Parts: sequence; structure tokens; C-alpha cells
Amino acid sequence: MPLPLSETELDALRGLGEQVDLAEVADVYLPLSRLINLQVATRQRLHETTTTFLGEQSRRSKTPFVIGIAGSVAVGKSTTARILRTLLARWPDHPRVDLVTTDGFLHPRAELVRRGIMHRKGFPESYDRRALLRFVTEVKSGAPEVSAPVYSHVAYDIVPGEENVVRSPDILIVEGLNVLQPGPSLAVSDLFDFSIYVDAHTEHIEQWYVERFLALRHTAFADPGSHFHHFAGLSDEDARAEARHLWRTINEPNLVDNILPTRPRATLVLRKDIDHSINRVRLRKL
Ligand SMILES: Nc1ncnc2c1ncn2[C@@H]1O[C@H](COP(=O)(O)OP(=O)(O)O)[C@@H](O)[C@H]1O
Ligand SMILES: CC(C)(COP(=O)(O)O)[C@@H](O)C(=O)NCCC(=O)O
Repeated sequence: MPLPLSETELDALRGLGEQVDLAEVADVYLPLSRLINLQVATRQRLHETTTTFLGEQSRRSKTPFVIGIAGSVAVGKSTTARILRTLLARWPDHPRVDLVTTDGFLHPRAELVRRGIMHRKGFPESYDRRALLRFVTEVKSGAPEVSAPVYSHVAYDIVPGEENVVRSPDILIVEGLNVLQPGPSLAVSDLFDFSIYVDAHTEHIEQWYVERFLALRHTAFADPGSHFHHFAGLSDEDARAEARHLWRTINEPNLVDNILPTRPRATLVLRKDIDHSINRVRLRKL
């Protein structure tokens, strides 16, 4: 299969600290996008079978195929999501692919403060899970226009008035830490047609988190409006200590207690080595 992605395009999709190259895109992401592309067509036929069985008028609106992408903070979910989105949209049938990240469904900062859970950002209870479920349900039921709120890492809060509008895509990618969590009743994971868990050793992810934190001092934290601006001037040693503290008190417990237990639920697990390269792909066939 020819690779429909150039080096320059890949550069624009690669997140801070990620190392994915065109060889990995060709080896892993391109075949994965083909498998999903085939499953989208099959799933559509399955829906049509049910519509016919029920004697309903064949609706012109399609049912979007929903993909969930889960994994720890700093594991590289957003890079995976962006590459997949681009590749899926380039198959000859040109499906329209939309991407939403679940940080838009975090409770606004004031609400997290009110509930006393500012130190639990990214934990299941820090999200408005009903709003997320409602959003994906509406997209999946063919609504012409559904909007999601938008989160800003710089403001460390939901951006008032900003929205991510999804207009009846063929494929919707939902990316976020906890998207594979089951719920007491219906959960967003029940609406996934395919799901991916981006995996790596916890110690390696900690190292990536710390390195990214050091790098962010010169990019995002340098912005005077950034919630983390006070970290911009830290020495390497102090920044490392701060990042380790954030990792050990927030992101590692969330990974161990909430995110890792959802890994067996994924259709596909991409496991990364210490250099971020994907060293194993496990696909659930059942
Ligand atoms: N404090 C921050 N300021 C600005 N950007 C950030 C900050 N933390 C994370 N990011 C960016 O947000 C995106 C999502 O990060 P994260 O939730 O850790 O998931 P992942 O690394 O798995 O994609 C990444 O592109 C990352 O570089
Ligand atoms: C915004 C996040 C909760 C991730 O959100 P997601 O889109 O994965 O739901 C996370 O990147 C985050 O900011 N965690 C807080 C702790 C920290 O700053 O490391």
C-alpha cells in the first residue's frame, strides 16, 4: 500500500517528545487504518441489516463508526489519534473523520474546586461523564451537528464560549485517559466500534512525562497566561522534582487505579518501548 503521508505532514502531527517516523506509520498505522476502514464498511452493512429486519425505511443518514483511544497521561495518545485520523481520511472512499478529546468534558475549574477535587484532574470523577455519553450518543444517532466543550492546557480550564462542532462524520475518534472505563449503566465505551489502548511501562511513561515537563518550560509554560507560567523559570533540577511530584501524586495513581485496569477491554493494544517506538501490537479477534 502506498503511504499517503509525507515527512512534513507527519512532523505536524507529532506531539512534543514523540518520535514516530514514516517507517512506523507504514508498519503499524497504515495497516491499522486499513483494518478499521474495512470494519467501517462492514459495520455499516450490519446496521442496514438491522434496519431492514425492523422494516424501517432505510435512513439516508449513516451511523458514525466510533473509535476510542485510551492510555496514560504523556503516553502519546494524541499523536496516535491525529495520525489515525489523517490516514483514515485518505482511503479512497474519503470518509470524514472527526476527533474529540475528553478533556473538553472535564468539569470547569470552579466546579472542581467546589467539589474539592482539583488534585484529581483526569480521574473519572473529574469529568462530566453524562455529558460525554450524551455527546457520543447524539453523534452516533446521526444528529447533523453536535458540539463539545473545549479545554485549554494554558488556561487549565474549560474555555467559555468555545466549542468543537462535529457534523455527522463517518468516523468519530474519542481520545482520553479514561474512555475505556465501564459504567454502572451505559458508558461511552459501550458505544465504541473499535478501541485502542496506548501502552508502555509505567516507569518509561514517568520519564516521558518529566522530559515533556522540562520541554514545556520553553514552550507552553513560557506564555505569561499559562497556569504553569511560574514553572517556566525553574532550574532543571527543580522542574524535575516538580514534575515527579505531579506524576507520583496525580498521574501515576490514576494510571494504576483507573486506566491500566481498562487495558483488557481494548480491541487493540499498541505497546511502546522506552524510545517511544511501538514494539508490540496485540489485536483482540474475539
Ligand atoms: N501543561 C501543559 N501545557 C501545554 N500543553 C500540554 C500540557 N500538558 C500536556 N500538554 C499537551 O496536551 C496533549 C495531551 O497530553 P496528554 O493528556 O498527556 O496525552 P498524550 O501525551 O497521551 O497525548 C499533548 O499534546 C501535550 O503535549
Ligand atoms: C487534561 C488531562 C486531564 C488529560 O485529559 P484527556 O483529554 O485525556 O481526558 C491531563 O493532561 C492533565 O492535565 N492532567 C492533570 C495533571 C497534570 O497536569 O499532569
